[in-house]
Amino acid sequence: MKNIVVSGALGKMGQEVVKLVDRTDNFKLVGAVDVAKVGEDIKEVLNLEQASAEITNDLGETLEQVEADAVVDFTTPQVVMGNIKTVCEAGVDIVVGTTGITEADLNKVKEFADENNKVIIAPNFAIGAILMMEFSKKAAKFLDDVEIIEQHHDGKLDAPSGTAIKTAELIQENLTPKEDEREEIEKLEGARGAEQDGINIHSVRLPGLVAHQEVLFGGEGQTLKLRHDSINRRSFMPGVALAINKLDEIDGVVYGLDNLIEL
Ligand SMILES: NC(=O)c1ccc[n+]([C@@H]2O[C@H](COP(=O)([O-])OP(=O)(O)OC[C@H]3O[C@@H](n4cnc5c(N)ncnc54)[C@H](O)[C@@H]3O)[C@@H](O)[C@H]2O)c1
Ligand SMILES: O=C(O)C1=N[C@H](C(=O)O)CCC1
Repeated sequence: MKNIVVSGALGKMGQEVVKLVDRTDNFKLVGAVDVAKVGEDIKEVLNLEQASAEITNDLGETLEQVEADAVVDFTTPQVVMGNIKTVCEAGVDIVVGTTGITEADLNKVKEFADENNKVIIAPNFAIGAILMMEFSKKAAKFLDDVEIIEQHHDGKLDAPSGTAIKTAELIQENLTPKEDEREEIEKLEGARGAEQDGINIHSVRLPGLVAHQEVLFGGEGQTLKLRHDSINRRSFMPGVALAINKLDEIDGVVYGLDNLIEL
């Protein structure tokens, strides 16, 4: 049995994780942390089958009061680093889905996580998205021109998405760098998007969207489009469950679900 605390329990993702824990036999909810509805029972708030826990607003204090094996964090880019530190100091494992974690942040986590801490950080838990990233990495061996277009709901705080950044990092491993001698004129700043590892990323935010990404390769007389769509947030739950179950098998900090499955 894994005793789990959900951090950001009332958010769009947090609610799905609480429901996942509620319906999974070897998971037990022992804490629900958020900044709203403090003192209320998450069972009543989310109309759960079995799981019950008082909503609290201090992750550190909660970990002192309950016997937790793992924390699952889906909060905000502003608070996630503090949460990872708190959880590591409490000697509890953590699965992090919150995005906005930079390479510098990742290095900081590796510094403060000691040999007993187990940390899984994944910018995307949808298995289809992991495959889209892996296929993109493969395609980059053969096609050197590529741009990323990511589309998310209008509530998303960070841009570009964590998935787009991770995709660019993976593609870059196989890409043959090209000299671009053109002097491009950007008449409107940002028209060509942001750049990560020399790859342009375009971010779209609209109501009606959930999480979508296209990786567009171009070659002489041809294009290749690799697209993934999450049309609801349940799409992420098998990946979250997999990560929680894999905590026992890893050492230290793992970045990306691709490192937990055989591709
Ligand atoms: N890795 C993935 O597969 C994946 C999938 C979807 C979303 N995300 C990321 O997860 C994060 C959350 O997304 P969301 O759509 O659920 O956002 P959301 O805004 O719906 O939820 C965030 C929740 O965190 C709570 N919160 C804020 N500060 C807090 C604190 N100090 N302690 C505890 N809770 C706090 C908020 O009250 C809110 O309920 C974002 O960074 C998003 O990019 C990742
Ligand atoms: O809803 C979000 O926010 C999502 N963020 C992830 C990202 O930044 O890559 C991907 C899944 C949805």
